[in-house]
Amino acid sequence: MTSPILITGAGQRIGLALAQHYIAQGQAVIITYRTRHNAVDKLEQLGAVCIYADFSTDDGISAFINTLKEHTKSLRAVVHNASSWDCEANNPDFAVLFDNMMRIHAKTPYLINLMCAELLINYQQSEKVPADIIHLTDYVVETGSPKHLAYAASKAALDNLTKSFSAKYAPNIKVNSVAPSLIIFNEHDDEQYRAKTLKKSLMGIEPGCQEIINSIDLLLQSHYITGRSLPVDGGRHLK
Ligand SMILES: NC(=O)C1=CN([C@@H]2O[C@H](COP(=O)(O)OP(=O)(O)OC[C@H]3O[C@@H](n4cnc5c(N)ncnc54)[C@H](OP(=O)(O)O)[C@@H]3O)[C@@H](O)[C@H]2O)C=CC1
Ligand SMILES: Nc1nc2c(c(=O)[nH]1)N=C([C@H](O)[C@@H](O)CO)CN2
Repeated sequence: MTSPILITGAGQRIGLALAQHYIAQGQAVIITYRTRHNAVDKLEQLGAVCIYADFSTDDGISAFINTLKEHTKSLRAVVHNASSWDCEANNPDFAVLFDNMMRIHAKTPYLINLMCAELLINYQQSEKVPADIIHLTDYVVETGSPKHLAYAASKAALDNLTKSFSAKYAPNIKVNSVAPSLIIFNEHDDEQYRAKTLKKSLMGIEPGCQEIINSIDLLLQSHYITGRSLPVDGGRHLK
């Protein structure tokens, strides 16, 4: 098997679209899932290696890393996509929320990047081009978020890890962030929220997963971009 791309949290939405895109290109793919959505069965039928992973505990992170290493000795790229968009209004225990946000958005990528670097370096030494780590962060890294304080802080921590890991792993591995604002709504989003959110960017659209696919393809095709954050936000910063 050629060196696979690992995509975390790819049982639905953006991660699923990424997995489907790379499988369609003939690229080997390993995904993690927590909930066994029907889409995971379909990815497996298409040849993806689908590994159960619950990153809500340190043991769950370690168990995944050990299982990953049983499946492959090299990785073309790691896309840290798994995420929980949780907020203070839904969590009276702020300490638990903060720990959960930091664990999924910062600790999980941190540990996987440190414990799996050898797999990425094996790809680089074999192909003589850099491997890639890509962090899915968020536009709110720039601004903070009064309704998602712990979420925004944890994504800012992930953004900072991009800088640190790019310096640590260059030139063998490039490390970049993709920082989206609205890409796709959630099914439960009502019309009022959708209308309000669309007005937050200059482009005023729900762009869909292809925007993230295009951004990640750009970073994977580059041999030079590293330590950077690619904003995919429809000009929200100028509204
Ligand atoms: N959608 C958007 O408009 C935007 C997305 N982003 C970022 O882009 C990325 C993809 O977004 P989107 O597709 O909406 O993501 P989702 O909210 O759909 O979450 C992606 C996956 O993460 C998994 N996950 C959550 N918590 C854990 C955990 N503790 N252990 C293992 N897996 C977990 C979920 O698993 P399960 O299926 O079991 O719930 C889910 O399938 C995220 O990093 C997000 O923050 C940023 C800005 C806007
Ligand atoms: N894990 C997730 N993170 C985020 C989501 C999401 O659905 N899952 N959605 C957003 C919003 O689209 C926001 O960017 C615009 O209101 C942010 N992060």
